[in-house]
Amino acid sequence: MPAIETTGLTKEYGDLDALSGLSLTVGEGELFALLGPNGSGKTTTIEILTGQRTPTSGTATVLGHDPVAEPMAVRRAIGTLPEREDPPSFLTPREFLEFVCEVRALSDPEDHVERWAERLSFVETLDTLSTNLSEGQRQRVMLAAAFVHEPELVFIDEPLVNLDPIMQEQVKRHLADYCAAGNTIFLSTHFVEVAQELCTSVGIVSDGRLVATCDPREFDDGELLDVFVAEVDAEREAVVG
Ligand SMILES: Nc1ncnc2c1ncn2[C@@H]1O[C@H](COP(=O)(O)OP(=O)(O)OP(=O)(O)O)[C@@H](O)[C@H]1O
Repeated sequence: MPAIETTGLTKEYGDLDALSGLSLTVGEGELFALLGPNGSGKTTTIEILTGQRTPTSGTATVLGHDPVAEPMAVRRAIGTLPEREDPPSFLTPREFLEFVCEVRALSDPEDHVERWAERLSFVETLDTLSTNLSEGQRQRVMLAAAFVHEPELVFIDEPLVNLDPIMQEQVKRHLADYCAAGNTIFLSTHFVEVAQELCTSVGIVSDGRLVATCDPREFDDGELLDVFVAEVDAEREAVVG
């Protein structure tokens, strides 16, 4: 069974078609990137798959659950890191992550928090009020919150945006190791080099349609960018023409 399967997903926001019949399959153990330009429907797709938003039509299955009919089952089974989300400013990372552990019904929250703070290099800021953390430091805490219960599927919207190059490398390694252990990651990005370097499978989305899928490991450096630009241009010409 694939980790994720969608068929003909559409989403209308008033007159705007954010998704126009998106069908995709993500196999277990894949590090999958939904790669698309700004406004192509990546966040909308993640919000539907994580049970936060209802599609206008079409179907989806996430770890065997329907995110429309069983949103709680999906949210319990997965981890998710939305774009631009911070820990509460008035809590420390330790307090926030212990709270997340409680929501996830984990025993020994202190151990989980210490382990993830070590893995993502924020032990020294565990007891700093989040309002006093930098953007990149807050993002590491949010990454820990998405992974702390070690779910078999994690969604991440733009995973590397606020991280410095050293931290980016560390997070890339973490994501690759997490999938190598048999888990699945679905990330969205408009950075072609992230998809090319990191992922085992890429879906290119343009104007709410999946226009190509590929294994980026089959491409030389820079080739995925050429494919991306060609596919997005072709789709836009088809819509205009
Ligand atoms: N809540 C909303 N109400 C109305 N329109 C929306 C809403 N959310 C998204 N949209 C519109 O739907 C389209 C797709 O947006 P979405 O955020 O899914 O794209 P995206 O690929 O994630 O973009 P980005 O890379 O810029 O984050 C855009 O035109 C956006 O303006």
